[in-house]
Amino acid sequence: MPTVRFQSGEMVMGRWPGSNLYYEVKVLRFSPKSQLYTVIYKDGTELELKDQDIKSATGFRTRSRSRSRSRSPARRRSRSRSPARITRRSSSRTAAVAAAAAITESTPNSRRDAKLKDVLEVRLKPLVGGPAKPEAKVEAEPEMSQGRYNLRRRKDDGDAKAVEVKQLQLEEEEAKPTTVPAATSTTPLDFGGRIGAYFWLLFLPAWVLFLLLQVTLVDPSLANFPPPLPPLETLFDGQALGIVLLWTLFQALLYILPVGKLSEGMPLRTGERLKYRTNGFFAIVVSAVAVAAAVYQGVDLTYIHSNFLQLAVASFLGSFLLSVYLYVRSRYVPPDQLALGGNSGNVVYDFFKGHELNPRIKNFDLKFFCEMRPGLIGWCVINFAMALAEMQEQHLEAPSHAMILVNLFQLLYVVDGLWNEEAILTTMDLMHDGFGFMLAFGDLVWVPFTYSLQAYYLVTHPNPLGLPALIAIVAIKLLGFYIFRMSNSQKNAFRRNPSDPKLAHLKTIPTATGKSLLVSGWWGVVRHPNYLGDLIMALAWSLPCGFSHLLPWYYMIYFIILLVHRNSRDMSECRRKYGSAWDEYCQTVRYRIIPGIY
Ligand SMILES: NC(=O)C1=CN([C@@H]2O[C@H](COP(=O)(O)OP(=O)(O)OC[C@H]3O[C@@H](n4cnc5c(N)ncnc54)[C@H](OP(=O)(O)O)[C@@H]3O)[C@@H](O)[C@H]2O)C=CC1
Ligand SMILES: CC(C)=CCC[C@@H](C)[C@H]1CC=C2C3=C(CC[C@@]21C)[C@@]1(C)CC[C@H](O)C(C)(C)[C@@H]1CC3
Repeated sequence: MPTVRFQSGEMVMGRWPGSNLYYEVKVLRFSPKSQLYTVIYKDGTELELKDQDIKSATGFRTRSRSRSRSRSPARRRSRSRSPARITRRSSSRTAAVAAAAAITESTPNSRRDAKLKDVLEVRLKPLVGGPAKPEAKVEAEPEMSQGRYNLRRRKDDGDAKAVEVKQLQLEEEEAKPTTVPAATSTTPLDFGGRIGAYFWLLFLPAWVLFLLLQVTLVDPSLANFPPPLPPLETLFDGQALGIVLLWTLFQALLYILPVGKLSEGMPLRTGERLKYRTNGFFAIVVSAVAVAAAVYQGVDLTYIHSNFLQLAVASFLGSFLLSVYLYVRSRYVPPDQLALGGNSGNVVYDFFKGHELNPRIKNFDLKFFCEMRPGLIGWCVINFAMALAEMQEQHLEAPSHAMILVNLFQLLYVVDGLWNEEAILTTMDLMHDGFGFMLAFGDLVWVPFTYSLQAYYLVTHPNPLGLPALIAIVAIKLLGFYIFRMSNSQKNAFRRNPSDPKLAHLKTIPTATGKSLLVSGWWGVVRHPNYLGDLIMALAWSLPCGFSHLLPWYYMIYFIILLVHRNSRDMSECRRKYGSAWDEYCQTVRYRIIPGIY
């Protein structure tokens, strides 16, 4: 068993991929399974390095400024090439090799050629769910190992953050194992940190309760705070709990049926790719048939409307128990199966944020299942039940136009998500986030019971729509859907096969992780075109409910907050992963979600 020479938090010298240059890096962690150290460079790039590519800082001697200046390779700036230059995509060369080569091309002459020329093996694997890259074997050009080196990009590369790198000389002495600093979490905490986690844990369920109590009122308003609380014992109902359990089991059964494609997820830190049964479309079709058969058999679906609160409470209990299970099991899994966040050491924060990346019971992926099945399909069933309840309440022979629009729009959203289920495997939740209370509650309670509020609202708040309004709302929905689908599919196709001939016209930025960033097409318009499309669709979901109350606009308001926060979370994550390449992308694509505005 090899010894772990370097500890988390230790400052060491890490070899830059494809060169003999050593830079000061901080050790983030060591994976016993892959035997790789995750280190962070000063420009924010994180890489996994082998033990032999790391030297103890004591193995280096810093040359004095006066001695090294005259020979400083940093002065030969015309030669240095940023790994983050925008390129047209080349199918023959991997981005990883291109990025590495870009750096090694910088210094063709060296006095120590013979001594230092070697074959360098560096695993250019993304830290969090990047594409599978075989070990990139880069023949390193001889490199100056003394003098002043700089990873600063050329002037023409814009004003991204410059990175000063120490002038260093490698001493041919064996690095000694160093003392062990306490292993601490290096990932910044989201959601207001530990205090924030307490707050969200209490606030989110309370907010759902607030919304569900409001929507039953004739005049729902924020001014009705606190809303009239029903007696606590009426909130829990055994039958509602049974229905929620049966529904979840039914969806689980459909999920495990050997029907549909087995799709591969993005590569994990270990290089492994998990398989997912992507039969979501099949699941919603069977569910629709089952619900239709139940209605035909006389099952009264308006039960959902009249017992909405009880069903939500039952789902909350389920999501809470699931989160407890997830937290407990996350304490026993190997470190390389954990997400980067959620390891604060604080029980409440870790419980809330989630720690294990892909909790599975055999092949049953809990995160994927919860995100795509019971809540999402349940949301459509709830909407349908609201349409029936509206007909009953308002003595209609058919649902109102507004109700039909809300039902169809949201059904299209869900069906599209399930039809393109594979695309979820390249989203933030699946690739980066641990599975804990936030997602479990979000998937099983928040989505079905708050995303259906527009339909619920329309049951008792009719809003007749004229033809022009109908046409305008449909046009808005279609525009949003087009942007949403096209941009999500473009990114998904690119992440799955960067050499896809259909994407050959797009410009990309290579990054040191081996992945590239799209910088033209949809992803060249704004940094999150998919969020823009989603927001336009959200507008179309609220418009049918009119402007009499704020409640049906709640989704739109919440969604703006969610996506702005998600965008900033994603930006810091990408900055961490891609370093200066990300800055380059942000320089080129200036707006985050709305072109020219934000
Ligand atoms: N209805 C709802 O409640 C919600 C809906 N959504 C929707 O879900 C979808 C997925 O959203 P989400 O997971 O947040 O984010 P994205 O699908 O946008 O994924 C972000 C990731 O995409 C990759 N990426 C970013 N920029 C580029 C680029 N220029 N070129 C190539 N890859 C890039 C990065 O991952 P990497 O480089 O590692 O591949 C980044 O981490 C969206 O359409 C969103 O609107 C999201 C949240 C809630
Ligand atoms: C306030 C709170 C508890 C937030 C948790 C966030 C979750 C509700 C959302 C995080 C990402 C989501 C996605 C969808 C639903 C909402 C959650 C779970 C999604 C499945 C909806 C359907 C889309 O087509 C989608 C597949 C793109 C989407 C993926 C992200």
